[in-house]
Amino acid sequence: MLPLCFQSEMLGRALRAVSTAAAPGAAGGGVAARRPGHGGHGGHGHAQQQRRHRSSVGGQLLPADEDPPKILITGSLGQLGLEMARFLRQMYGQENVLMSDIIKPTKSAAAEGPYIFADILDFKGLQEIVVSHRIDWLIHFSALLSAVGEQNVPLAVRVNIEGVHNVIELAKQYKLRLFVPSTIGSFGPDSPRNPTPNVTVQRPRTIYGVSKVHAELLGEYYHHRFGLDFRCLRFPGVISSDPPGGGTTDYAVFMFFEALRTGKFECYLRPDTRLPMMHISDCLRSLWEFLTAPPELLKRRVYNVTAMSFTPEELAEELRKYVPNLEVTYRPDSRQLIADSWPQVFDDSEARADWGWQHKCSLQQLVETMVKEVAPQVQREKSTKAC
Ligand SMILES: NC(=O)C1=CN([C@@H]2O[C@H](COP(=O)(O)OP(=O)(O)OC[C@H]3O[C@@H](n4cnc5c(N)ncnc54)[C@H](O)[C@@H]3O)[C@@H](O)[C@H]2O)C=CC1
Ligand SMILES: CC(=O)[C@H](N)C(=O)O
Repeated sequence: MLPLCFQSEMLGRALRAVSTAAAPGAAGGGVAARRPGHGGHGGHGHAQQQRRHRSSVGGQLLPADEDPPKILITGSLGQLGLEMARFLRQMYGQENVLMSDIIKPTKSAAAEGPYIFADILDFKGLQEIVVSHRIDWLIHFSALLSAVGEQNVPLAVRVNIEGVHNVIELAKQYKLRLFVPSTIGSFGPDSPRNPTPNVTVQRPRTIYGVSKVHAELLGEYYHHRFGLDFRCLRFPGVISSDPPGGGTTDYAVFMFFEALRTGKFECYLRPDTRLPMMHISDCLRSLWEFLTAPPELLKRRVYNVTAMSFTPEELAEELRKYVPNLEVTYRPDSRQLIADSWPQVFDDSEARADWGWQHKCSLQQLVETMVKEVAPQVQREKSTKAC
């Protein structure tokens, strides 16, 4: 679940969206919901659009006469997908956000709104979904992350590379707006690590990174060659109280659970391994603000975004404010090699300058929020065991 402060912020935004859209003559922002790829800002000058965009801190609201977009999320039962669906359902309505994955949803996830089986490797199946559900926007989350990708390279090639071929071709055929996340993992040991700028050398050493560079380049190519409305953010490690899917940055989630369960945590990275990170609330908001940003503001189709950088040692120190006796030991494994090739500090100044990206959650707030969310989960586990 998202923190309460964030839920009420989203609710407030959704209500503002409704009231702006309902106001007679309201100057709603231009989500080209039914015609992705079109700006939807006819008659307004660039500077005026920019001012309006900035004053709404990114995300654009729907004008009264536009239907909400129909959105398909692939791989939506992973760490980011269900929270993204909740976020977008608050904005655009439960029925307009279709979750999909190849795994069976829990009863509670299925109860939250429409869910459908979709294998990213089945192009015809995807075509059928897009046509029958009249999809406008596609958010493509299916992937094998950095650590699990190294455990099964052939599968990672299929899901991360063939899967991207399928969604890009699908988006071209049906003129969908397409969001594909990339990652700090798209950089490698030859890239500058502190800071890592938006455009620099990218020679990643994991199949995950290679597949993400491939997605970035293919998406940019389809944008320039065919006008595809391709949008891609490179995320840092995302921290939430949902289980992560097998990445290198996952330690930062595990530390909260183990600290609150046992007061002890064995970390698979060295104490001084600095990596860029962000709370899921910032991740979801960046995605939405970028997805709805007027195309005129986008000088490129792939942007770095981040909120902070920290080491395991620094995270543990902050967490000791809540778990004073927390003991962290360090036993680096193969994930250390991956982390050592990734950015330490991510330069997202281009996203901040072009479409107004601003993070809100600091390390202190992230730790406070995570403790508030994880503590009741751990408490429930303990009482279930006691029964
Ligand atoms: N979580 C993070 O820290 C970051 C995530 N990202 C990107 O965001 C996206 C979502 O990440 P997470 O939710 O963390 O990943 P996750 O590993 O938690 O979820 C991925 C989902 O893809 C699904 N999937 C696997 N094979 C599939 C197939 N053949 N067809 C359809 N779905 C399939 C899985 O069942 C799973 O639910 C990924 O593309 C990832 O690269 C980028 C940077 C950071
Ligand atoms: C940063 C990512 O892309 C992901 N969390 C991973 O560690 O693989």
